[in-house]
Amino acid sequence: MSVSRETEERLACYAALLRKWNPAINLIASSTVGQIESRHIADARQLALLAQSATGTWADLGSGGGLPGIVLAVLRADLAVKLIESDQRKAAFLRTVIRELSLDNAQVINKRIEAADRLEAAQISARALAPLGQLMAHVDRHLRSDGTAWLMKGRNWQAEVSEAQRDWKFDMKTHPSATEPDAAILEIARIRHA
Ligand SMILES: C[S@@+](CC[C@H](N)C(=O)[O-])C[C@H]1O[C@@H](n2cnc3c(N)ncnc32)[C@H](O)[C@@H]1O
Repeated sequence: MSVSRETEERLACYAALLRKWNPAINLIASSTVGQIESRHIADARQLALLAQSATGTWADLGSGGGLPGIVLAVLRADLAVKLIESDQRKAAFLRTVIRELSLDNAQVINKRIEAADRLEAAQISARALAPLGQLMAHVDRHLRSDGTAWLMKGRNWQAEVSEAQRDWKFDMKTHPSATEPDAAILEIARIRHA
């Protein structure tokens, strides 16, 4: 995805804020601070590329330091991005990023996913939040019936899918991760109880 110089500058500003705040509130594993651009931001950029047809509201569940939600909001000014994050200090960080980057299309919801008002989002993302079986209940609460969930999973994703299929039915396409061998992005729709 080719982006403007202004967009690259905003992503660089976001990376700088992650570096500045990480020692105090542990937004990303300290061992990966040297890989903010090559791993964390790149991970979110590949999602934006896959989800090019996204429109309307995008909810990022358990957004933490804003991955992938903040990057999506920077790359896609046309989307309304809702960042659900229960931790107050991380929510304060996200508000700071939104202010510093003038991200008019992003909003923080400082609540637990299971307590937040239903969002009826057209798209949902989640990265490093919970096993797929648990994620399904979160997604089911906030996704529109015709919406798509983009779930970023590690190398154990196949076992998670098998476990989730005991309780849930869903349509799924898988996309190999460009940043981590054996990891995958699961594109999931038509979620219903098994
Ligand atoms: C491991 S972090 C991942 C953060 C980010 N998505 C990333 O990839 O870097 C999980 C985040 O989800 C938040 N979280 C966990 N359970 C939650 C819940 N039920 N409701 C809202 N936030 C939750 C935690 O506070 C934490 O910031």
